Amino acid sequence: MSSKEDYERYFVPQDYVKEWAGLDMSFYPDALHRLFSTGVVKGDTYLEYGAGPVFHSVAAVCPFVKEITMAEMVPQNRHALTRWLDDEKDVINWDDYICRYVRLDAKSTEVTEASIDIRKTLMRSKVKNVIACDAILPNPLTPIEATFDVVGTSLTIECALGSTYRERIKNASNLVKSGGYFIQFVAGAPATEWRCGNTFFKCPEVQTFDDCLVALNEAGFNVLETDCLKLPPYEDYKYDGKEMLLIVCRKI
Ligand SMILES: C[S@@+](CC[C@H](N)C(=O)[O-])C[C@H]1O[C@@H](n2cnc3c(N)ncnc32)[C@H](O)[C@@H]1O
Repeated sequence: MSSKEDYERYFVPQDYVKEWAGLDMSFYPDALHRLFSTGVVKGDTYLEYGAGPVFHSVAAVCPFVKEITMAEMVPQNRHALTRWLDDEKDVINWDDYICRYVRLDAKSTEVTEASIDIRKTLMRSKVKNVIACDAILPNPLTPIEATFDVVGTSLTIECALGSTYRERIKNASNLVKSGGYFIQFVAGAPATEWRCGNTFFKCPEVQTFDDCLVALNEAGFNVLETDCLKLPPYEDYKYDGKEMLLIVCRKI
């Protein structure tokens, strides 16, 4: 399973969030929050590229940028995103993450319901667009032409089937303004598959840290910093990787 059709048919947003977007997976949004709040990364426009049905990165970055675009291939994920933005009933709940970043920004352990509501309003006002994307296209946002000051992407480029990892990194580079930033959280070797509900999705190509660095270099990025999340073996066998990598780059 890894084609566009497989994702459209078998990717269930609620299952994914339950299994993969709890606070125990805060490494990527925490990194975004640290990078923006310390000024390592800055910009007015932010793209969450391959957002899935997930809002943790938006909760983290929204105070630091003017406009956010969320791009996602799968229609049911875009639907979950727009339903949350429209404040509809029975949507996926992001309060734990919102609380986490409100607390960090306020430098206080006290978080009131009012401050959570203020953050939700901010998130909703900063997200200007939820659009489709396909990582195998030279312009992944086709037919929209756009570049961004900062592009963040988590566990997406390595999941796409249909071209090489290096080509997909070049495609992603086309979305970043010259002098802009690219922050990638990526499944490292030897990951080959991960589970969502009862379905196993493949990572079509396994890449080591060095493979990632070569691809980023070739695509015109300077690497600013890297980090690594070591994972325990999952007893329920939901993922066969041992680590996830964070790579922060600036486009030349
Ligand atoms: C593991 S989920 C990651 C979701 C989210 N970014 C996160 O970190 O939780 C994999 C994502 O890859 C996306 N994906 C798979 N093939 C793709 C492709 N060809 N182009 C763009 N996105 C793709 C799926 O739609 C899905 O959102």
